[in-house]
Amino acid sequence: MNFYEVAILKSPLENLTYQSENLIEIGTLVEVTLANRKNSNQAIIIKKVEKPEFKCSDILKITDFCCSSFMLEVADFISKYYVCSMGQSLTIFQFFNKNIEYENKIIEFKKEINLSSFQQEAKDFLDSKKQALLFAKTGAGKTEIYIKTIKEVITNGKQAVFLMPEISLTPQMQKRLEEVFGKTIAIWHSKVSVKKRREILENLQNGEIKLIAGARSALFLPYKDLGLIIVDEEHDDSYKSDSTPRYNAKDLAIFIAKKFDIKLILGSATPSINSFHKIPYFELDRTFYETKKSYIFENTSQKISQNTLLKIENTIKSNHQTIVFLPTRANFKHQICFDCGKSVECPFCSVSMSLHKNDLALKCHYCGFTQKIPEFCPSCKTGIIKNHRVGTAEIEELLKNEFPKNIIKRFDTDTIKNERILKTILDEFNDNKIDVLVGTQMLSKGHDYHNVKLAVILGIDCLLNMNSYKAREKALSLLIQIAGRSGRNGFGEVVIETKNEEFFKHYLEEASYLDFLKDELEFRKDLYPPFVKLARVILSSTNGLKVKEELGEIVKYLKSINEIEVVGFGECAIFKIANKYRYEILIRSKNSKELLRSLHSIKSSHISIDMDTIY
Ligand SMILES: Nc1ncnc2c1ncn2[C@@H]1O[C@H](COP(=O)(O)OP(=O)(O)OP(=O)(O)O)[C@@H](O)[C@H]1O
Ligand SMILES: [Zn+2]
Repeated sequence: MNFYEVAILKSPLENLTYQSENLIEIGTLVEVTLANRKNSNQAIIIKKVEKPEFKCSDILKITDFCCSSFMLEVADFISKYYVCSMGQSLTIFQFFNKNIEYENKIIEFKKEINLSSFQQEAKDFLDSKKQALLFAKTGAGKTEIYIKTIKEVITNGKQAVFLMPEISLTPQMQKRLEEVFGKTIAIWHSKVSVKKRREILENLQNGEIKLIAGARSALFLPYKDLGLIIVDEEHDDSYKSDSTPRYNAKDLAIFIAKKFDIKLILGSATPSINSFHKIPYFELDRTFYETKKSYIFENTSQKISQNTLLKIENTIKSNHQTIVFLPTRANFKHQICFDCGKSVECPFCSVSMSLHKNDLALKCHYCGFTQKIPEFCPSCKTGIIKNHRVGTAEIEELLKNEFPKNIIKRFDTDTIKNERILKTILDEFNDNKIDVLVGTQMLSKGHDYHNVKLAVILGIDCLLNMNSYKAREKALSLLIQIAGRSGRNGFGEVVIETKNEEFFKHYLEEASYLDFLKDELEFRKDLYPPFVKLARVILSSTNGLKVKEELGEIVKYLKSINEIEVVGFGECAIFKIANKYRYEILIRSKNSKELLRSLHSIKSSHISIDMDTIY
């Protein structure tokens, strides 16, 4: 008899030991049943072990699927760093089918890429480094540089993966990639049908597909010989998973690239502070086409100012297109002063506080400090602090009333329900059949439409005033990304409705994003990432009293550990979800080993860990 330690997929359980008459290869996908359960579970063979003291159950079935040693190593890292079971981390992978043979086919490319001398200079830098950051202005032509690099990697017989943060980007990118790579490229994300996925997995394994472009899950496919990972718009928070394991695909890409000696390119016009801090960068500060951009600041208390409406009207008259941006429907409300646009800051953490559930108190979710909503704004002493939120639907309606003869459409997660709708609306926009597109974050990144001459940015103050140490980074980078959609070829205008003109104007016109990154690094020293590690422990249970008690115990335990600091704890911003009461503890440490050790030592079935939390 042989004995194996197996990881149960989708389960938080530690690895368990099972037996089998057969010799089974490490990494093989098998089926087992858990004690007292009827249905079988999928599991992965982790290692062969000695006969244990206790009695083992049989492995029921040995399948033709398996994971590679590469996958096992990455999964092991995920379970240690993001604090979850091996079964949970293996669940994010698509496994190899042992019956499919890989054949290295010669690929013919359909199109030549000619880089400008500036782009070539950037590429030379990327070529000289195994891992590098392409810090390239919007419209600089990152995509062409990526494509040229991918071609070389594929020519050398290897595969490449190209990660994008937003599936709304995929149709246009798919077109651009297919022009060069034909049928050897496939798109991978959650909205791709099951049937299509099966086909892609098969063709990836038999060598027909050389390039996968898609969302973060594309990192976990059965690559035979990965030679290049590209993470486009690397600053984007959607690379962080919001369910267990709460990995960040960008950080994992860095880990994988270093560990397995794979080429990595991170790209962004607004790189994250973290990547900027740790990866060598090249700044490409020139757009491919001649462009000129002007910024107009509007300080208004209306939903949209008269001047802005006039700008839109003029843009329509000149046969050009407008995009109007609003931040995603926030999941907590923002409190700002209606006169000066400032929010109420926590006296201890220099971040804005958010509204607490009973609507009367403001709370800092870093340290838990709570206060009544002040009657007058603490900054200007006269303004009133109010809830501020307008949605895309409201603005769409307002614009339809204002411009009844023109075509106004909405572009957010409510309207873009599937890939077909996504494609239709982007095609219409590309064919000039839409005059104004009103959207959320989905609209901000990567889209390349040359007829857009006006970008209108509303509600950016909500982001700037978010209860997060990343608020400034998020607001400024988003603004630059949206501004980057206007005037990609020729002249473009950007209207920013804000009460914080000084901040935005400084970094847009007088200084640069590079200056911002340097300033921000200074601000974060000793307090926030990348100088400390920040983790969130989330407790949730239907038994509210019990989980609150547990919270107290865990906080006490964590506070007793020397090298870590409990920054704050309390109810989550959204306290109750699906009948579960939720609490969180925020901890930080300069010593990541110690932080991880303490996180692993908390034993509770109610917790999930959010390492490197983005909140
Ligand atoms: N070498 C090139 N040859 C032909 N066209 C190019 C070249 N480089 C860039 N372009 C064109 O310039 C425009 C901008 O390029 P691209 O979309 O790659 O910019 P980007 O750097 O990805 O911008 P963003 O950060 O805004 O997404 C596109 O229309 C692209 O086709
Ligand atoms: Zn605080």
